[in-house]
Amino acid sequence: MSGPRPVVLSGPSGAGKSTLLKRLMKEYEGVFGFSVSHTTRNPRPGEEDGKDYHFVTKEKMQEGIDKDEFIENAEFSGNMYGTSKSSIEDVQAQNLICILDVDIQGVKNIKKTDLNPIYISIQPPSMEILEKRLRDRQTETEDSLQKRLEAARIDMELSKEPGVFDIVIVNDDLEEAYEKLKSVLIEEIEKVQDAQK
Ligand SMILES: Nc1nc2c(ncn2[C@@H]2O[C@H](COP(=O)(O)OP(=O)(O)O)[C@@H](O)[C@H]2O)c(=O)[nH]1
Ligand SMILES: Nc1ncnc2c1ncn2[C@@H]1O[C@H](COP(=O)(O)OP(=O)(O)O)[C@@H](O)[C@H]1O
Repeated sequence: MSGPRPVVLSGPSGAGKSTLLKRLMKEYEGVFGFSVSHTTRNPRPGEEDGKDYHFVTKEKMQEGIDKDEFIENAEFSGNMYGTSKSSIEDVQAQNLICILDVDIQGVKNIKKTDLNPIYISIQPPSMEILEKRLRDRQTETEDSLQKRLEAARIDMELSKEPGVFDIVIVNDDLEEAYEKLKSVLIEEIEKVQDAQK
C-alpha cells in the first residue's frame, strides 16, 4: 500500500516511548495516527479502551490470532500484545503516518512483513535511571517491574546489533530526545503536510 511510511517506536518499557509519541501527536495533530494494539493486561488509571489499547481477554486475543487478524503478536511480562491488521489499515486509510509502539519481538516480526517502516529505538541513559523512571511512574507491581527490567536488559543488548534500527535515540534530556525524534521524521511529516494543502 502506498502512502506515508509507518514508524515503529521500540525500546525498553519506561524508556519514554509513550511520552515522546504523545507529544509528537499533539504537536503534529492530523499527521500521525496511532496503531492501537490489543493487550490482555489491565488498563492503568487514565488509559482508555480503544485509544491507548484494545483491552481484551486472553480468549478474545487468541481468537483473533487464530483468525489471522494480527500482523504480529508477542508475550511481554506475562501478557499478550499484538498489532491487528485493521489497526494499521485504519490509519493508512486516512493517509496518516502510522505509529506503532512495539517491543523487540514485534520489531523482529514486523521485519518479516512488507510494512517497511522507519525503525526507531528509544533507549534510557542507564539501567539505574530506567528503574527509577519505572518506579516513579507507579504503574507496576514489584513483580511486573522486575519482569520489565529483565526484558529491558535483553532489549538494550539486541538494539545494539547493527541494522536492527535506523536510529537509536537515548532519552536522557527529554527536550533533546524529542528534537532528535522530530528531526528523523521531519521529511515524512512535511510530505504529509504538503499533501494536505
Ligand atoms: N510486540 C508488540 N509489543 C507491544 C505491542 N503493544 C505494546 N507493546 C510493547 O509491550 C511492552 C509493554 O507495554 P505496556 O504494558 O504498555 O507498558 P509500558 O511500555 O511500560 O508503558 C512495551 O515494550 C510495548 O512497546 C504490540 O502490539 N506488539
Ligand atoms: N527524559 C526523561 N527524563 C525524565 N523522566 C522521563 C523522561 N522521559 C520519560 N520520563 C518519565 O519516565 C516514565 C516512563 O516513560 P514512558 O513514556 O511511560 O515510557 P514507555 O512508554 O517507554 O514505557 C514516565 O513517568 C515519564 O514521565
